[in-house]
Amino acid sequence: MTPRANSKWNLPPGLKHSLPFYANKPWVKLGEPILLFEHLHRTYGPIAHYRFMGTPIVFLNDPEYIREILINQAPAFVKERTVRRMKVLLGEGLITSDDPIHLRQRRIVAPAFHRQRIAAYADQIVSSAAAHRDRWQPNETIDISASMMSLSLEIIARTLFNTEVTDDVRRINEEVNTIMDLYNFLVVFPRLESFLHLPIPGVIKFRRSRSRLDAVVNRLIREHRAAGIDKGDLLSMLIASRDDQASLTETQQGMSDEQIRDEVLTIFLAGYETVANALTWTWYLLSQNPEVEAKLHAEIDTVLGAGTEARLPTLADYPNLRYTEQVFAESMRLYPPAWAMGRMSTKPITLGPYRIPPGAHFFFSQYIMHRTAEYFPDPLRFDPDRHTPANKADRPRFAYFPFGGGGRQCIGEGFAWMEGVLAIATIAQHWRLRYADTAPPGVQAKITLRPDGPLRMQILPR
Ligand code: HEM
Repeated sequence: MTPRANSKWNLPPGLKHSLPFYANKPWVKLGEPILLFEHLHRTYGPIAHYRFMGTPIVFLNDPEYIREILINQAPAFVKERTVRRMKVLLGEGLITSDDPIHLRQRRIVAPAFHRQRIAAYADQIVSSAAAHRDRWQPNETIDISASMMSLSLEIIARTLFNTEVTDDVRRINEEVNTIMDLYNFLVVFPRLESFLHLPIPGVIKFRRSRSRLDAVVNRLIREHRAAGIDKGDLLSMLIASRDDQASLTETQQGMSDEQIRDEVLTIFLAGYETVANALTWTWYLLSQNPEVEAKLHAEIDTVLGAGTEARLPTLADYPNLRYTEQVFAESMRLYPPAWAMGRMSTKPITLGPYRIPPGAHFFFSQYIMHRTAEYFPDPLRFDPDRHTPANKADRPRFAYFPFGGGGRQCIGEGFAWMEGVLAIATIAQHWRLRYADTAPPGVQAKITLRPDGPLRMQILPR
């Protein structure tokens, strides 16, 4: 459906013409959507709109409007088009599916992410982080972004499949990366599914990559099923999980292999690069803020002991690493790995005085909200004390939302906090990292917010 403006609708202020009309403006650049969102926010305030190919697109930077979309009026929305098109890779997994499929899947998958279950992964996180840090040499310069990717790949391999980074995991990683690189090309097809059999070079590459990926993941699922035991990993949990709210007439309510495949790939994609980027930006920000770094070291030394007395963190230390958690939170404020989210309306939507038609797209950006001075005074200052319980209570819920919110809130949030805090503590216990270049790193807003090239840091002993 292509909604048209008429008297029934009252769209927020915004661009008079369709977006391509502004193609030569400095705030319209292919691959740099943050520039456009910043322009809309600066020019029109907390709610603005523009049109692209006839579709109204609303950009919001107001915590109450975001609450309307993610919670109060959530049933009137589905995921926006570019996420829906990821179904070609992720099928009906948690990120891409809509209700009622999503609701059922969420119920089935949730136990795998319960607090007690993920607590079991603490030791694996620490031992992976310790192995990484122990490979570093004093004074060497490394690309911290590559190193954090390797660390979180190892952690997801161990927690999802109970395996080291084997050739299988490397293959999954390579094929997912190939497909994500093709993604910008693939999303331009309006009905992508009907093009997938055509002999177009990018599409052929996609098809080959996807079938190699499926072969590895399906084999891992078969092997896990055949073993018939709970290996303690997420995949075992997904295989064993049942929908306890299903009626007895429905089939035995576990997931089919296809559904498990979709969830495995979804968790792999959602849970690895996000954490790696959050950690990468944390090291950069610490290197720029020595007084925060000193406070972090003081907490780590108090909790884990210093010098020859120092020991590795365990799950029991996690609740005592409060400042470390605030550092991680503040890093995700300035560099939120999920930098924007979107929804599409399936019904007419009322937001304040505005009335917006079905089929409109709605975007909001953690990157922009988290840098809004109204909620974060002196927004570019790196200040972990913004995340003390008292300071958090002073802000609206959706002024800070690195993990989204409502029924689609990140299911891996608890996992991500634990991974971030324990990895920071393990590494900062030994090393101080110094930024090795002078120009600040550029930012690339892809699916996650990454540095736009290698981020070189020098490793100094503490
Ligand atoms: C710092 C790390 C992470 C960040 C910033 C992050 C962010 C997010 C956000 C913003 C969403 C909501 C998207 C939306 O509503 O459109 C989401 C959903 C999701 N995340 Fe995360 N995530 C992180 C780590 C993880 C981890 C470690 C896992 C799993 C191991 C994970 C699995 C998922 C899944 C499965 C969903 C879809 C949930 C649903 O719709 O029911 N994420 N994440």
